[in-house]
Amino acid sequence: MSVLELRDLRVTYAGDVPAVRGVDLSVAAGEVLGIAGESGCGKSTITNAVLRLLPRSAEVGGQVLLDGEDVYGMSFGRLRAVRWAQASIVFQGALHSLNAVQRIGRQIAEPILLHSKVSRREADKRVAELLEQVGLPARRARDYPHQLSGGQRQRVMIALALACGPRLLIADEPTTALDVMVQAQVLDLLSSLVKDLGLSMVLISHDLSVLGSVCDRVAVMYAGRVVEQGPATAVFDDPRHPYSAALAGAFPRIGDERFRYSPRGLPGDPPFPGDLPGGCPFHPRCPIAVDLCATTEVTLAGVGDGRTSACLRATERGLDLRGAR
Ligand SMILES: Nc1ncnc2c1ncn2[C@@H]1O[C@H](COP(=O)(O)OP(=O)(O)OP(=O)(O)O)[C@@H](O)[C@H]1O
Repeated sequence: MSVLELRDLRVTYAGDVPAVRGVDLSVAAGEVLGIAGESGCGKSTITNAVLRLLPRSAEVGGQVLLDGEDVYGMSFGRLRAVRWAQASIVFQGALHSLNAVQRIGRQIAEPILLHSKVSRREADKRVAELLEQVGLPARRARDYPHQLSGGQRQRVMIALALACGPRLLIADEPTTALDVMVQAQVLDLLSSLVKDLGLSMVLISHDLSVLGSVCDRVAVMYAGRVVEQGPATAVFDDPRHPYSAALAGAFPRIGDERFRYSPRGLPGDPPFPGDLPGGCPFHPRCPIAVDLCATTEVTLAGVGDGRTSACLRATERGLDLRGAR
């Protein structure tokens, strides 16, 4: 059974902003799934939908199953138990997520005291273990968030997410706003924790190369839908959708000859979900679009090797999508 399964997940804000438009995804035990896409494609909406953290203006359709249990069919009591203890989120921007006037040890102890019948002393012991697990000395428990660097604060966020021993971590852009060296350290930490603790993880990033190095599988999203899914390295090295190709090309890798001289961004902006173009929503920005793309709505279809793509041209023989980069 999957640790997390999204079945035809749909989220519409304010009645007419379809931010997520029918997403099917699953995460197996011990698996790391990456979700990639530009700002506005619906990544954070999915994160929040999993633990029912969306604002009231959001209408949710389809199903979210955690260990087979329907999150939207749960009582609030059950939901409270599931959050933290079964699945938890590492949010982006630790500075805003942590309480500035509370010592970090106290902040990490809070969910532990709330979710398990332990004494304050036992909770403090667990806090010390957690801090060490994320590479911080236990004495930092006495610090306030402003006494830590950005990378250290993000480590605290990870410790917080691990506090109640979840099986699934959802890390939403966990390295945004960190410098490149620290980003790599935080990603290494997440990868080793996932391995050592036998967790599953959903890692969300706009940077496909980050996902390629950490994830088992990747789903690339555009305008609220998955447009390509498959093994992470395959999607990055040999994309089967021109959007994945463009996204891979937008983040040059050091030492990669193809990008050394002219790393190209993607021209134009993603469409607003309330005003999507007809046919394939990527066609106005697509370097290989043909007339049919403006009128044909394409759904995900198998393109071999356990991969799916929502591109009319994905299976054309001899079409090298790396040229789309
Ligand atoms: N509360 C809301 N009310 C109305 N529209 C919203 C709301 N939250 C998000 N949206 C819209 O839904 C779309 C998807 O947003 P979402 O934050 O999920 O994207 P994202 O891929 O996570 O982007 P980012 O990386 O910038 O957070 C965007 O067009 C956004 O403007």
